[in-house]
Amino acid sequence: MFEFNFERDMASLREEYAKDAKINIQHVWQNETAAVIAKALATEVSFDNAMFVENKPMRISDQQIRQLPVEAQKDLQQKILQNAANGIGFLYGSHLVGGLDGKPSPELLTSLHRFINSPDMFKFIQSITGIEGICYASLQASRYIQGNFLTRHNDVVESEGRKVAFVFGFTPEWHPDWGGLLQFYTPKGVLTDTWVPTFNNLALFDVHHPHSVSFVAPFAKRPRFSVTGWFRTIAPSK
Ligand SMILES: O=C(O)CCC(=O)C(=O)O
Ligand SMILES: [Fe+2]
Repeated sequence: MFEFNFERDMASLREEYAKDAKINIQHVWQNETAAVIAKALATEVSFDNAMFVENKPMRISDQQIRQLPVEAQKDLQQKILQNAANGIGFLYGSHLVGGLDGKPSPELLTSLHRFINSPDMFKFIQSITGIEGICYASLQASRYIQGNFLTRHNDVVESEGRKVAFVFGFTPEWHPDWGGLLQFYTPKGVLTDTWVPTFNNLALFDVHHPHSVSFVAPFAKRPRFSVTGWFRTIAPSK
Protein backbone atom coordinates (compact mmCIF):
# COMPACT_ATOMS: atom_id res chain seq x y z
CA MET A 1 0.00 0.00 0.00
CA PHE A 2 2.80 2.44 0.87
CA GLU A 3 5.58 2.77 -1.67
CA PHE A 4 8.73 4.11 -0.02
CA ASN A 5 11.98 4.74 -1.88
CA PHE A 6 14.25 2.50 0.17
CA GLU A 7 16.67 2.05 -2.72
CA ARG A 8 19.17 4.85 -2.26
CA ASP A 9 22.81 5.60 -2.09
CA MET A 10 23.02 4.75 1.61
CA ALA A 11 26.69 5.67 1.89
CA SER A 12 26.00 9.29 0.95
CA LEU A 13 22.99 9.51 3.31
CA ARG A 14 25.16 8.16 6.11
CA GLU A 15 27.89 10.63 5.30
CA GLU A 16 25.45 13.55 5.31
CA TYR A 17 23.86 12.51 8.63
CA ALA A 18 27.27 12.03 10.23
CA LYS A 19 28.22 15.69 9.63
CA ASP A 20 25.79 17.14 12.15
CA ALA A 21 23.40 14.33 13.14
CA LYS A 22 20.71 15.54 10.81
CA ILE A 23 19.55 15.11 7.23
CA ASN A 24 16.72 16.30 5.02
CA ILE A 25 15.94 13.62 2.43
CA GLN A 26 13.81 14.55 -0.57
CA HIS A 27 11.29 12.46 -2.49
CA VAL A 28 11.01 9.64 0.02
CA TRP A 29 7.62 8.26 -1.06
CA GLN A 30 6.45 7.35 -4.53
CA ASN A 31 4.37 10.29 -5.75
CA GLU A 32 1.07 8.45 -5.49
CA THR A 33 1.73 7.44 -1.86
CA ALA A 34 2.68 10.99 -0.85
CA ALA A 35 -0.49 12.32 -2.48
CA VAL A 36 -2.70 9.79 -0.68
CA ILE A 37 -1.17 10.60 2.74
CA ALA A 38 -1.42 14.35 2.07
CA LYS A 39 -5.09 13.99 1.18
CA ALA A 40 -5.83 12.04 4.38
CA LEU A 41 -4.11 14.74 6.45
CA ALA A 42 -6.11 17.49 4.80
CA THR A 43 -9.51 15.79 4.82
CA GLU A 44 -9.75 12.90 7.30
CA VAL A 45 -7.82 13.82 10.43
CA SER A 46 -9.47 15.51 13.35
CA PHE A 47 -6.80 17.76 14.89
CA ASP A 48 -6.82 18.96 18.46
CA ASN A 49 -5.04 22.15 19.41
CA ALA A 50 -1.93 21.21 21.34
CA MET A 51 -0.82 24.14 23.49
CA PHE A 52 1.27 25.13 26.46
CA VAL A 53 -0.66 27.06 29.10
CA GLU A 54 0.40 27.99 32.64
CA ASN A 55 3.50 25.82 32.27
CA LYS A 56 1.51 22.74 31.31
CA PRO A 57 0.81 21.05 27.98
CA MET A 58 -2.85 20.67 27.13
CA ARG A 59 -5.03 19.61 24.20
CA ILE A 60 -8.37 21.10 23.30
CA SER A 61 -10.56 20.73 20.23
CA ASP A 62 -11.73 23.59 18.00
CA GLN A 63 -15.23 22.88 19.17
CA GLN A 64 -14.26 23.14 22.85
CA ILE A 65 -12.57 26.46 22.14
CA ARG A 66 -15.66 27.78 20.34
CA GLN A 67 -17.81 26.80 23.31
CA LEU A 68 -15.75 28.99 25.65
CA PRO A 69 -16.99 32.53 26.30
CA VAL A 70 -15.10 35.04 24.14
CA GLU A 71 -13.29 36.42 27.20
CA ALA A 72 -12.04 32.94 28.11
CA GLN A 73 -10.84 32.38 24.54
CA LYS A 74 -8.87 35.62 24.68
CA ASP A 75 -7.47 34.66 28.06
CA LEU A 76 -6.31 31.31 26.69
CA GLN A 77 -4.58 32.99 23.74
CA GLN A 78 -2.93 35.45 26.11
CA LYS A 79 -1.64 32.65 28.34
CA ILE A 80 -0.20 30.74 25.36
CA LEU A 81 1.66 33.87 24.25
CA GLN A 82 2.85 34.59 27.79
CA ASN A 83 4.34 31.11 28.10
CA ALA A 84 5.99 31.49 24.68
CA ALA A 85 7.44 34.85 25.70
CA ASN A 86 8.93 33.16 28.74
CA GLY A 87 10.62 30.61 26.50
CA ILE A 88 8.31 27.62 26.24
CA GLY A 89 5.32 27.73 24.02
CA PHE A 90 3.42 25.98 21.36
CA LEU A 91 0.13 26.00 19.56
CA TYR A 92 -0.52 23.66 16.68
CA GLY A 93 -2.94 21.05 15.39
CA SER A 94 -2.08 17.57 16.61
CA HIS A 95 -3.51 14.11 16.24
CA LEU A 96 -1.74 11.30 18.11
CA VAL A 97 -1.97 8.14 16.06
CA GLY A 98 -2.90 4.98 17.91
CA GLY A 99 -5.68 6.26 20.15
CA LEU A 100 -3.35 8.20 22.44
CA ASP A 101 -5.53 11.30 22.27
CA GLY A 102 -8.71 9.28 22.65
CA LYS A 103 -9.72 9.83 19.03
CA PRO A 104 -9.72 7.09 16.41
CA SER A 105 -7.21 7.55 13.61
CA PRO A 106 -8.19 7.26 9.97
CA GLU A 107 -7.35 3.76 8.72
CA LEU A 108 -4.66 5.20 6.47
CA LEU A 109 -2.73 6.65 9.42
CA THR A 110 -3.03 3.42 11.38
CA SER A 111 -1.52 1.59 8.40
CA LEU A 112 1.15 4.25 8.08
CA HIS A 113 2.04 3.77 11.74
CA ARG A 114 2.46 0.06 11.07
CA PHE A 115 4.59 0.76 8.00
CA ILE A 116 6.86 3.18 9.86
CA ASN A 117 7.22 0.49 12.53
CA SER A 118 8.34 -2.14 10.02
CA PRO A 119 11.74 -3.87 10.12
CA ASP A 120 12.60 -2.35 6.70
CA MET A 121 12.06 1.17 8.01
CA PHE A 122 14.02 0.54 11.23
CA LYS A 123 16.84 -0.88 9.13
CA PHE A 124 16.76 2.18 6.85
CA ILE A 125 16.97 4.56 9.82
CA GLN A 126 19.67 2.55 11.54
CA SER A 127 21.69 2.42 8.36
CA ILE A 128 21.61 6.25 8.04
CA THR A 129 22.09 7.16 11.68
CA GLY A 130 24.14 4.24 12.95
CA ILE A 131 21.78 3.98 15.92
CA GLU A 132 21.13 0.40 16.93
CA GLY A 133 18.19 -1.09 18.75
CA ILE A 134 15.41 1.03 17.24
CA CYS A 135 12.24 -0.89 17.98
CA TYR A 136 9.42 1.64 17.95
CA ALA A 137 8.27 4.83 16.25
CA SER A 138 5.57 7.04 17.72
CA LEU A 139 3.40 8.91 15.25
CA GLN A 140 1.66 12.25 15.29
CA ALA A 141 -0.08 14.06 12.46
CA SER A 142 0.47 17.78 12.76
CA ARG A 143 -1.05 20.83 11.19
CA TYR A 144 0.30 24.35 11.61
CA ILE A 145 -2.05 27.11 10.56
CA GLN A 146 -1.76 30.89 10.85
CA GLY A 147 -0.63 31.85 14.37
CA ASN A 148 0.73 28.38 15.19
CA PHE A 149 4.30 27.80 16.40
CA LEU A 150 6.57 25.65 18.55
CA THR A 151 9.35 27.43 20.39
CA ARG A 152 12.88 26.16 20.77
CA HIS A 153 13.23 22.82 22.53
CA ASN A 154 14.87 19.45 22.23
CA ASP A 155 13.08 16.12 21.99
CA VAL A 156 15.03 14.15 24.59
CA VAL A 157 12.89 11.87 26.75
CA GLU A 158 15.21 9.27 28.22
CA SER A 159 12.40 7.15 29.64
CA GLU A 160 10.94 6.68 26.13
CA GLY A 161 14.31 5.95 24.53
CA ARG A 162 13.78 8.64 21.89
CA LYS A 163 16.80 8.75 19.59
CA VAL A 164 15.92 10.27 16.23
CA ALA A 165 13.18 12.76 15.49
CA PHE A 166 11.46 12.50 12.14
CA VAL A 167 9.27 14.85 10.16
CA PHE A 168 7.63 13.65 6.95
CA GLY A 169 6.56 16.78 5.09
CA PHE A 170 3.34 17.03 3.13
CA THR A 171 3.29 20.73 2.36
CA PRO A 172 3.47 21.70 -1.30
CA GLU A 173 4.20 25.23 -2.52
CA TRP A 174 5.13 26.84 0.77
CA HIS A 175 6.69 30.29 0.80
CA PRO A 176 9.40 30.88 3.44
CA ASP A 177 7.79 34.26 4.22
CA TRP A 178 4.92 32.31 5.73
CA GLY A 179 7.06 31.02 8.63
CA GLY A 180 6.54 27.45 9.81
CA LEU A 181 10.27 26.95 9.33
CA LEU A 182 12.05 24.11 11.07
CA GLN A 183 15.04 25.85 12.62
CA PHE A 184 18.08 24.36 14.32
CA TYR A 185 20.28 25.94 16.98
CA THR A 186 23.50 25.25 18.80
CA PRO A 187 23.12 24.40 22.50
CA LYS A 188 23.88 28.10 23.16
CA GLY A 189 20.98 29.16 20.96
CA VAL A 190 22.76 30.29 17.81
CA LEU A 191 20.69 29.59 14.71
CA THR A 192 22.45 27.14 12.42
CA ASP A 193 19.97 25.86 9.84
CA THR A 194 16.52 26.56 8.48
CA TRP A 195 14.49 23.98 6.61
CA VAL A 196 11.50 25.22 4.69
CA PRO A 197 8.38 23.01 4.76
CA THR A 198 8.09 20.96 1.63
CA PHE A 199 6.31 18.04 0.07
CA ASN A 200 7.46 14.44 0.25
CA ASN A 201 10.62 14.92 2.32
CA LEU A 202 11.88 13.26 5.47
CA ALA A 203 13.76 15.35 8.01
CA LEU A 204 15.71 13.22 10.46
CA PHE A 205 17.67 14.61 13.37
CA ASP A 206 19.19 13.61 16.67
CA VAL A 207 16.77 14.42 19.50
CA HIS A 208 19.48 16.47 21.27
CA HIS A 209 19.41 19.21 18.61
CA PRO A 210 17.62 22.33 19.86
CA HIS A 211 15.00 23.20 17.23
CA SER A 212 11.79 25.12 16.71
CA VAL A 213 8.95 25.67 14.26
CA SER A 214 8.73 29.39 13.61
CA PHE A 215 5.47 31.33 13.91
CA VAL A 216 3.18 30.86 10.93
CA ALA A 217 2.35 34.26 9.50
CA PRO A 218 -1.25 35.52 9.40
CA PHE A 219 -0.89 35.67 5.61
CA ALA A 220 0.17 32.04 5.10
CA LYS A 221 -2.03 30.76 2.32
CA ARG A 222 -2.36 27.15 3.46
CA PRO A 223 -1.63 24.83 6.38
CA ARG A 224 1.70 23.10 6.95
CA PHE A 225 1.02 19.38 7.25
CA SER A 226 3.45 16.75 8.55
CA VAL A 227 3.66 13.36 10.12
CA THR A 228 6.18 13.46 12.93
CA GLY A 229 7.48 11.37 15.79
CA TRP A 230 10.53 9.68 17.19
CA PHE A 231 12.40 6.50 16.48
CA ARG A 232 12.92 4.93 19.87
CA THR A 233 14.88 2.15 21.52
CA ILE A 234 12.15 1.60 24.11
CA ALA A 235 8.67 0.56 23.02
CA PRO A 236 5.66 1.67 25.08
CA SER A 237 4.31 -0.96 27.44
CA LYS A 238 0.97 -2.24 26.18
O1 LIG B 1 7.10 19.78 12.64
C1 LIG B 1 8.32 19.94 12.75
O2 LIG B 1 9.02 20.33 11.82
C2 LIG B 1 8.98 19.67 14.06
C3 LIG B 1 8.03 19.33 15.16
C4 LIG B 1 8.72 19.17 16.48
O3 LIG B 1 9.79 19.64 16.71
C5 LIG B 1 8.07 18.41 17.56
O4 LIG B 1 6.88 18.05 17.41
O5 LIG B 1 8.71 18.16 18.58
FE1 LIG C 1 10.68 18.73 18.44
